[in-house]
Amino acid sequence: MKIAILPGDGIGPEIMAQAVKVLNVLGEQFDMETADVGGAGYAAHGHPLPPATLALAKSADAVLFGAVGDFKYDSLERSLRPEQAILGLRKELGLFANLRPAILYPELAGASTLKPEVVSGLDILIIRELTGDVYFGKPRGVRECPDGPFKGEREGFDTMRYAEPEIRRIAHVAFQAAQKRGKRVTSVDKANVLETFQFWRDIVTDVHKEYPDIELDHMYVDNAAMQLVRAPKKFDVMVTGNLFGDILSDCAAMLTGSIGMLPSASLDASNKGLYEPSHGSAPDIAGKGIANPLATILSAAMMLRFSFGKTEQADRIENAVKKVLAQGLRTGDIFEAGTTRVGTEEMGNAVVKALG
Ligand SMILES: NC(=O)C1=CN([C@@H]2O[C@H](COP(=O)(O)OP(=O)(O)OC[C@H]3O[C@@H](n4cnc5c(N)ncnc54)[C@H](O)[C@@H]3O)[C@@H](O)[C@H]2O)C=CC1
Ligand SMILES: CC(C)CC(=O)C(=O)O
Ligand SMILES: [Mg+2]
Repeated sequence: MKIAILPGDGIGPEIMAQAVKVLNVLGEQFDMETADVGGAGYAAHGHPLPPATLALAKSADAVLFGAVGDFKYDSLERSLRPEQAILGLRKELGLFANLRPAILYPELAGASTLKPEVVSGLDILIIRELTGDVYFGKPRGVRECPDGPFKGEREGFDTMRYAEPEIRRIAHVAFQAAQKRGKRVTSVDKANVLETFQFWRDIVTDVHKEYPDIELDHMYVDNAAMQLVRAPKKFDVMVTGNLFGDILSDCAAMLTGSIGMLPSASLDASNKGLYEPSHGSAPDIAGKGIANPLATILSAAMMLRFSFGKTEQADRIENAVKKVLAQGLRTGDIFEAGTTRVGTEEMGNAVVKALG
């Protein structure tokens, strides 16, 4: 079980240290190797995704990723910016299916931005297509505006596109995930405006014919954002494109109390995966020792479940997280009156202790 450990930037190394600590006490034989990525990769090797880091990620059975992003590199040309590392890894490893479970732990009902009765028992799965859409479409850039009222002025442009096989495979992932859960899929699109997403809707509808046991509905993304904060428990599995999924999953994170609670798995066709918290490098709190490490620790649990089939160990970690929350331990992002505020390291140590 070779794991590439890529801590990255900002709070990345702080939260990763806690997840590694948890993995180290499980009693399993993990072969963990650490490498620079993102701003750390650029600083040490002149590239956000150094060749040695990419080679390690490819040779490993799974990748555990922290976060990348550092504002001091914002003026670099796009290909050298830290964020290119995670986009590059997703593309190079073929990680097209991003699973982001938004689960509310009962102890955090008060930390959710919604009323307890609206979120209690929340358990939804957002499936975000991860290697297509406007994040990867070409052409893109800045050019002279070819027509319209701003003809001749500069314009920025990107290309939104999805190939049929890309939609088919993510639709299959969603329907198969729903078969193991509540048997409902909501496909989120903007078919009323965008050609790409009318096509998306047509293809998802076609794939659905193979899954008569699953209920499918379609929803425009603006309404989906509203329904997520109005009545989130109406959703079971939500499947959508890269851009909409990025935004909706951050939104769903707050239903669970904090973005620091949302883990993720990014999988290829054979369930080889990269596991990372859904949040970024949080430069505003980096170095302060206050970041919530639970999304990363829960991502490690997803890794054990999906990449290594270690269901019992994954359950052990998830139960340990439940236990520390029941003990009242909270990092600042989920703190409320009557609970005990702890730092990143204390939270990691508490999870280790709670493993039993
Ligand atoms: N997969 C990745 O590596 C991602 C990288 N980014 C990058 O991260 C950098 C910062 O981006 P932002 O838009 O600020 O998003 P962010 O997710 O890093 O932070 C948003 C807010 O949430 C808080 N937060 C995030 N994670 C937290 C945690 N574990 N515990 C407590 N609070 C937490 C931050 O303090 C901040 O106030 C940028 O360079 C961005 O491009 C953003 C998202 C994902
Ligand atoms: C660099 C970004 C595309 C990362 C992000 O926001 C995400 O994966 O949620
Ligand atoms: Mg995001």
